[in-house]
Amino acid sequence: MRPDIKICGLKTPEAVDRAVERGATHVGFIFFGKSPRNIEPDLAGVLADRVRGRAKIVAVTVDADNDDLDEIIALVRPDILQFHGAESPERVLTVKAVTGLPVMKAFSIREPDDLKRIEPYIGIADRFLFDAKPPVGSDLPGGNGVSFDWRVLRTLDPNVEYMLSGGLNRDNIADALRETGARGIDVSSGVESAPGVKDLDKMDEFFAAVERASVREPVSGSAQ
Ligand SMILES: O=C(O)c1ccccc1N[C@@H]1O[C@H](COP(=O)(O)O)[C@@H](O)[C@H]1O
Repeated sequence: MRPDIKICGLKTPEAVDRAVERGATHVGFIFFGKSPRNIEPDLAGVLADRVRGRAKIVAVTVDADNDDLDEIIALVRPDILQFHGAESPERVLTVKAVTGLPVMKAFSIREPDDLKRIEPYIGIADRFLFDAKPPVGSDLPGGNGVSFDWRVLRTLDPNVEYMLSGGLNRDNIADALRETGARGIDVSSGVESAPGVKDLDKMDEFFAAVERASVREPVSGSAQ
């Protein structure tokens, strides 16, 4: 089955349009000043309006305070909040209660024990996002274009809803899907020509690679 596909870090109408034309189910906007993908909420709102209703609008924040979240929500009207910082379960619950929006909580993963950190969020976060640990010295908690060892997810409860992210690209997405069976994938750097610059050809190639991988997927457990 084709996974949900989130293209993250969009900043131009061309990139937003192409992502959705090619079948992105989610488009992500980054609100984090240190990121080359950072976008002002008013521009993100204009871009979101181009595809509203055709793809879920995801606002990515990192330990954002209430004022920043209020501004983003007012101007962007996201469908989902992605929390990519150290937001506590209590913070997730409070934001969900106040805003009425679902929250996808990101975790950085290197080894099986890292998965234990999701436990307090089960039943609170609406979906998880598994990303690699940032390289030493990186200013970014995500968007570093690095992968983790997907075999770590073998121990995960199959009922846990998550998106796989971290260093995905046209060359490794088939292996990633084969190894994890992820029902959602998220890519940023892997469809860029330079940090923060989306490459429409790379985006096309990524979608094509997902299609090929989804067609080849074995029908496990089926008699046919
Ligand atoms: O992309 C960023 O700059 C970013 C900044 C702050 C938090 C999250 C960010 N991006 C998220 O990182 C992952 C993986 O990105 P990549 O494909 O490895 O470049 C993805 O979930 C983005 O949403």
